Amino acid sequence: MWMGCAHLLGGTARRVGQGARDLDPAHRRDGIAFTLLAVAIVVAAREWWGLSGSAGDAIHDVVAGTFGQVGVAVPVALLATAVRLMRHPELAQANSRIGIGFSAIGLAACGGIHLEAGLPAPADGFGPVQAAGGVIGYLVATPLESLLTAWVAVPLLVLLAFFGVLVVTATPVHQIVPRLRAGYDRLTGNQRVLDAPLDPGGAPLVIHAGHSALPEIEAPPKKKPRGRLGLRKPRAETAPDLSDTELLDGYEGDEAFERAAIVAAREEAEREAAEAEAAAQADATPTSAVPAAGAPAAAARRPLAPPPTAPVPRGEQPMLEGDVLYTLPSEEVLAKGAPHKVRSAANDRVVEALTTVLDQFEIDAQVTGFTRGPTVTRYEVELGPAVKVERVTALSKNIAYAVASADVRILSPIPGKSAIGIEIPNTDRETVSLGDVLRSSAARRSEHPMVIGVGKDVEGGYVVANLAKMPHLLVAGATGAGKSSFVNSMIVSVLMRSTPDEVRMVLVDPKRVELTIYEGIPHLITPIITNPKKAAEALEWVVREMEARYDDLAMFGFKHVDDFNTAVRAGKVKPLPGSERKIATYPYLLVIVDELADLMMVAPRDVEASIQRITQLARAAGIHLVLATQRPSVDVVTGLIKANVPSRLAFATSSLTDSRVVLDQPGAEKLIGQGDALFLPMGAAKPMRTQGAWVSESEIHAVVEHVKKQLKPSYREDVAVTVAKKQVDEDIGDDLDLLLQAAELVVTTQFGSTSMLQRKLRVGFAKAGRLMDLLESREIVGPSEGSKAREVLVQPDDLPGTLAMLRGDHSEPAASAPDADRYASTDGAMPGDPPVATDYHDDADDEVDPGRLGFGTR
Ligand SMILES: Nc1ncnc2c1ncn2[C@@H]1O[C@H](COP(=O)(O)OP(=O)(O)OP(=O)(O)O)[C@@H](O)[C@H]1O
Repeated sequence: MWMGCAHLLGGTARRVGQGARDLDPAHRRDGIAFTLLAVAIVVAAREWWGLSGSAGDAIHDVVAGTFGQVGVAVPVALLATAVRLMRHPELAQANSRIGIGFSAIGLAACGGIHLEAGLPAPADGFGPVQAAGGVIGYLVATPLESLLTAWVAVPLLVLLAFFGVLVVTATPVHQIVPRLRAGYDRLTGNQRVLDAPLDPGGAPLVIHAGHSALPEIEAPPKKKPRGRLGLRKPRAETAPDLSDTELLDGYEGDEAFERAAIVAAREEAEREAAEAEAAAQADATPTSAVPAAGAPAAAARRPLAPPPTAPVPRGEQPMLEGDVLYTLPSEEVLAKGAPHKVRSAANDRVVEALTTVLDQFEIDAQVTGFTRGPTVTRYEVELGPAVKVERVTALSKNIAYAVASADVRILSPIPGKSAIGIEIPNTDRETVSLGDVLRSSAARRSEHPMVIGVGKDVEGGYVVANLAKMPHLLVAGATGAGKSSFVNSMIVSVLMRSTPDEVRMVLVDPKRVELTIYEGIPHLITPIITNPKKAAEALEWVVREMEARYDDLAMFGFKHVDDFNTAVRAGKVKPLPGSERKIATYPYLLVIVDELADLMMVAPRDVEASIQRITQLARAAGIHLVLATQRPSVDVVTGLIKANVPSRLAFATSSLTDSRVVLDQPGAEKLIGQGDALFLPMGAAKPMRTQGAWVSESEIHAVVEHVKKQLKPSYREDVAVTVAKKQVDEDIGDDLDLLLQAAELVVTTQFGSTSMLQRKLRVGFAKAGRLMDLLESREIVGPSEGSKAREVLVQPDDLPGTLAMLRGDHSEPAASAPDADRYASTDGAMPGDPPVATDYHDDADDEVDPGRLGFGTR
């Protein structure tokens, strides 16, 4: 009977335990908080009010026996911990920091009281110990006193308590005075210390916020005119900071070392900033810029551009005026993932299965090791002498059978190794948390605001990418493969690392569901665009913005916005004589199209033309495109788009053909979905298998809330404005698309032949003749010269203007081609510029242009 009862009890307990494990983590945390609350009530009842039920003595023995007189404070500590857990469950690291701080204070208090009470020992009876510092007090104070005497023990305990206070308040020693001063200022209302939270992970940034019709991003001037709202810039040292203790908190080993390096680098930067400020004050040049307080060794803090002096004549430099302290979201907002496993029982089983297959087929090869990624593990097989690689690769179906998985991918060889790689999905796959990727050393190594967390590779290493270096990215994959999750990770990465004065975004979301969560973030330059027609227009706006930036850069003699921004921050860019213009830095512009197919359906030619124009030139202007699509077919991802978007990220595709469209090679059709991807950044020879980072909806909410509550977006009104109505001439009618292709063909090849049009455009003789007549009537080609090709009257440089004219686009034609050429061909900073695509290439070129220089092609 006893055994039966025990089984029943054990079974029930296990089921409850299992149920608790399945509980939502939020409920589990609340459960802990309520338990603490209950214990607080029980302890307070006995220790404060002497209400002793039958358990009263036992409770007193435990509490007072452990903490002595300090036991009176135990209910308060329990209550505070419970409240904190309920209010800030996500700040696990800060919570443990506070716990450590209070422990130090508690140890010091118990020790001090015990010392003061004459060090009663438990051997002399438990009563005096309970009335002093309890067992803890005894354990702390007695050895200290006997080894060092009370004269030394007391200062040591005071020091320990003081350290505890600093840890609890996340105050590094060098911040004590500034923090006290800030507190005093706040109490006396001396200064507007802005409502940015003293978030442990958040780092401060000073931004001038305000509402100018032509917004522009600004840096804190060191000799600044008063802000428009008459608010003062908070003094550098009063700004709450990502404290160094926070930075080092909870990290060990390499990570702690790296973080310590960040702290050291930050101190260095702060010193430099102070010196620069002193020097600048000496020469009192109002326009030269000084980085904001403690400018940024740490990724979180950013220098801003120089002071406003006059209204802005151009619209493309968003400015946030007035004094606002902008903090980046705390790193702790993004949860920690489960620790990475390097080996599991599932891996061992696969090794066994692979060895058995090799043995059964009598192949002299060994499984020599494996590297486990979050989704797949790559098993390495080394061949014996004179064994053909094909013998193993031919076994892919048997291997798939043996490991019971259809998604086996074989790499021969693994790049850089004399071994065959067999990638097999893990039956116990892990989720990669975006927080972990962004906290990794790979992400911290760069402060670039466009660095995003991509995920983890097959070896478990973190993968990050700089969108500015892509410079444009195509993301494709079948529905449910993880594309939208990637887009979320990308946007959240940008929000975590950059301020609205560093990166602005245009979000195009024709599906209307994926990106609505970001509506209203200050990084947006226009409300989220959901109408495909409007989206096509927005792309045209991006083209105009790019051209305006180009003109501006050219006017000031810079080839890249980065150079321009650096010069602006250094105060080296002065308005031209007579100009009232305020010079400010240009933010990067990130244009994300969540479903390219929807845009290509409404205005294929226009969208393609805009994308082509943007992708060819936008890199130097700091404009970067991310195009995502569920349908990577050739009518959506056209040759022209592909040729100009050099970086690719393929999630699982439904067919090999789709994989070829995205990556120019097979592989994506073998991916297993849910964020499993092949990443082919520009210049890489082979795609890298990556498990995409995951960010949960509640994390996105937290980040979005954090950025939204600090600043309102200041939208550029001209983005939404419909561009001048186009009027296609009547005689062109429905043939506009063909005519544009014909014009492009004839002008790029400089060969005015009707039969070529017939051939290349696959149209009949009559249609080709009509197109040629239309070209003649627009003075693109000369009159017919019998059997000879017609003379072409437009030079390739003038093609964009000519196409715009045919389209009836009466807005300014594209930046003059010579300008464009100058940037495309002479900018040393753009060595990897993608080839300018021409789908049409005629043999006639060979005669005109015999010299060729071929770079790597795919
Ligand atoms: N990186 C990831 N880690 C873990 N799970 C993921 C990841 N990416 C996607 N998933 C899982 O796959 C599901 C579908 O992902 P997602 O919505 O991103 O697909 P999608 O390709 O955007 O699909 P659609 O095109 O229909 O929007 C998610 O709900 C999630 O459960």
